[in-house]
Amino acid sequence: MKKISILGSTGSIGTQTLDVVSHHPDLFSVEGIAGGYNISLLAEQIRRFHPKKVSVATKALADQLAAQVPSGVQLFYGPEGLLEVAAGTEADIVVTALVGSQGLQSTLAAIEAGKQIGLANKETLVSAGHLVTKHAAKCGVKLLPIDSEHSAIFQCLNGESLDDIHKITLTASGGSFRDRTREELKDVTVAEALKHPNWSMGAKITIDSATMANKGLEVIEAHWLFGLSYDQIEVLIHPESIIHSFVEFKDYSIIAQLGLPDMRVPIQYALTYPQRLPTPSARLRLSEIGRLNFREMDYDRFPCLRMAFESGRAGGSTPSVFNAANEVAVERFLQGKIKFLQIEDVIAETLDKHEKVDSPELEQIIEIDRWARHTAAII
Ligand SMILES: NC(=O)C1=CN([C@@H]2O[C@H](COP(=O)(O)OP(=O)(O)OC[C@H]3O[C@@H](n4cnc5c(N)ncnc54)[C@H](OP(=O)(O)O)[C@@H]3O)[C@@H](O)[C@H]2O)C=CC1
Ligand SMILES: CC(=O)[C@@H](O)[C@H](O)COP(=O)(O)O
Ligand SMILES: [Mn+2]
Repeated sequence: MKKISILGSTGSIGTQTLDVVSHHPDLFSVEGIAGGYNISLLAEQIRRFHPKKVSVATKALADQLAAQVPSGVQLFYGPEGLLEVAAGTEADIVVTALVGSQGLQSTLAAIEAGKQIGLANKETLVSAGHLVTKHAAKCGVKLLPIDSEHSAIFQCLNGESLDDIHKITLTASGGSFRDRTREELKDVTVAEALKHPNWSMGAKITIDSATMANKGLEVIEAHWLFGLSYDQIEVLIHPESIIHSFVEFKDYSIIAQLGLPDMRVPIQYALTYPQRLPTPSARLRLSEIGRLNFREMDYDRFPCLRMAFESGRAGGSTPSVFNAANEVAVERFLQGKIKFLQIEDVIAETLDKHEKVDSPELEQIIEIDRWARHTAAII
C-alpha cells in the first residue's frame, strides 16, 4: 500500500489524484490532504478517504471544518498546516498540487522529510529550481513529473542517456485564443480566456495557457527537471494536445508520448512509477482523430514565452520574478482590474525593475518574490 499526501486536494489536479486513488483502493491510502477555502469539498474528501491530517487556509475555516468531520482527524491551518501535511505524516509520496509559488516551502519540507514528490506545482521549480533540485539530490528524493509535457518527456527518456539527447520539444495547444491575432486580443473577456480548448484546469493555469506563460513556466520546469540547457528546449504548437511532448536524440530519432488529454494518466504514472497500471482514461484511437497538426511558435504573438526563455537564460533570481509578476498579473486580470494584453506588460515592467541576484538562498527568494508581487500589483 502506497501512502500519499496531497497539497491542493480540492483543485483540478488534487481531485483527479483522488479519482486515481479511488480506482485503486487496494494500492493507495491517503495520509494527509491540504486545501485552501473549499471546506465543503474537504469535508467530503475526509469522509471518503480518511486522511489523518488535514489543513485549510485559515483558523476560522479549520474551526468550521471541525464541526463537520470525525473527531479523530487532526486539523491544521495556514502555512504551518501545509508543512504538517507535507512533512508530518507517514506518506511515501506527496503530490504538490497547490497553485503558485506559495507551494515552495511545503515542497522543500516534504523533500527534507524524504518524501517522493509527484510534482504538479511547476511554479515552485520556476521560482527556486536550483534549491528544489539540490535538496532532492541531497535527500535522495525523486521529483516525479505530473505536468503532462514533463511526464511525456520522462516517459520518453526511460532508460536513455541524457548525453544522447539533441533536443526536447514541449507541445502547446495554443490556449483559448490560438486563432486570434494580437489586435483581436485587445478586449477579450475573462470568460473567453477561461475556455481552454482541450483541458479542464484551474483558472490560473488556464489563463497562463492563453498567454503562453504556461509553456514558458514549463520550459524552465524542464530545464530543472531534466538538466537540459535552454538551447535544447523547443516549443511547438500542436492544437490537438494528443502528442504530449517528444525527445529528439542525437541520431535525430524521435520518441514521443501520445494519449487523450486526461491528467489522470500522468498523475497515476507518478504515483505508480515505474509500474504501469490500467487508468480510468479512455483509449486514444488515432483513426478517429484522423490527423494531427503542428504550427511553428510565433514569439511576437506570444511574448510571455519569449520573456520566460530570457528569464530562464538570465538565471539567478530572474525566473522567480517572472513567475511572481505573472501570478499577480493573472490575478488582476481575473479580477477585471487589467486587460488581457496588460498581463505581459506587468511582467515586462517588473522584470525591467529587477536587479538580478545570482544563486539566491531561500530567504532571498522569498524576499524577491514579495518585492516582485508588490511591484507587479502597482504597475
Ligand atoms: N490542472 C491541470 O490540469 C494542471 C495543473 N498543473 C499545475 O498544478 C498546480 C495546480 O493547478 P490546478 O489544480 O489547476 O489549480 P486549482 O486552482 O484547480 O487548485 C489549486 C489548489 O490550491 C489550493 N490553494 C489555493 N490557495 C491556497 C492556500 N492559501 N492555502 C492552501 N491551499 C490553497 C486550492 O484550494 P481551495 O480550492 O480549497 O481554495 C486548490 O486545492 C499548478 O501549479 C498548475 O500549474 C500542471 C499541469 C496540469
Ligand atoms: C495539462 C497540462 O499539462 C497543462 O499544462 C497543459 O499543457 C495546458 O495546455 P497548453 O499550455 O498546451 O495550452
Ligand atoms: Mn502542462
